Amino acid sequence: TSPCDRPAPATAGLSHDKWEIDHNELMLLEELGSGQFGVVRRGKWRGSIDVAVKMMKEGTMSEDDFIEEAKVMTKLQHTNLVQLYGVCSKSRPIFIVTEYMRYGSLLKHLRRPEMSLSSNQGLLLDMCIQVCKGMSYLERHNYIHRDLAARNCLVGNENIVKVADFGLARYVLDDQYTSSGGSKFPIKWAPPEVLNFTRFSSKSDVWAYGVLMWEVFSCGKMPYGRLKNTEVVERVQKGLILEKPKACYKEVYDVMKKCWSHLPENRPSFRVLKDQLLVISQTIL
Ligand SMILES: CS(=O)(=O)c1ccc(C(=O)Nc2cccc(-c3cn4ccnc4c(Nc4ccc(C(=O)N5CCOCC5)cc4)n3)c2)cc1
Repeated sequence: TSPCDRPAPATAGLSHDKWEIDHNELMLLEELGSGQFGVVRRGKWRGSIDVAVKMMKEGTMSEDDFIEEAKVMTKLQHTNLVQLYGVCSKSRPIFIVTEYMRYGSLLKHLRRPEMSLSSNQGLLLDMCIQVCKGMSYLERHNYIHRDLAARNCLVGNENIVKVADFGLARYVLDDQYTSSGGSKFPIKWAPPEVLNFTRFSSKSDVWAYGVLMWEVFSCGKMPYGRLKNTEVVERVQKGLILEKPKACYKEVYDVMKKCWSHLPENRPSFRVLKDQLLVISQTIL
């Protein structure tokens, strides 16, 4: 079917190719925090739609490339992906406007005291399965995240978990973040082929997903504790992997270990992972 007779996407009334948002239709509210690109604020769009607005600090992003890519990103739609509504690119700083997730990052959510008390395996596994569903959708669309981690997932009502900022890492200008030797490079979530050749793929996302599962079942602990990045690189090259978190079923840890197969081709796809995790959640929980 031609794009014109497809029903317009359910992204808050956006028509097919309207990724440009008029910033006069945005009302900026409280600050939510700041990340790689600067400050993020909650906002209201067209008076009623809750949004999160990333305000791109000058010089932090390769803007023209991103604006081009935003047209593709707005078409990626799944219940476990934070929806990109559009961009305000006619003025500077650029705004990136997404759906709003009211409970913030999964990492912060995992670190709440009540989380470790309950450490309810069923809830923890359900959060992992939701992330896996979002990543399986990206895998199906040949879209690589490049920075999957609990800090880049967000929590909404009823323990909904969504993957955020997929593909955004490609537009970061800070080479402390982009080069594998840089201080901000996410070494602890990177497989050998990324550490050695920065060779990203859906299978490098699967490695990162294994580390995210470890974060979830460790209630937000830092992987490899206080080890320095150089020490982690050494261990990963030698095939040393993260140990089983205390509150984690052996079957779940077995899935994590498959995500950390040294060779990317030996790691399961997100589609296979999703089926395996669903079986575990239906049998042992
Ligand atoms: C490296 S990368 O992948 O390119 C990349 C990844 C992430 C980022 C980035 O800016 N992340 C980032 C930073 C801050 C907030 C966001 C951020 C983005 N969002 C998108 C949808 N919803 C949110 C949201 N919601 C929040 C955040 C915090 C709270 C919270 O706990 N509060 C209590 C204290 O008062 C305030 C509310 C509540 C909701 N926060 C995203 C930038 C770049």
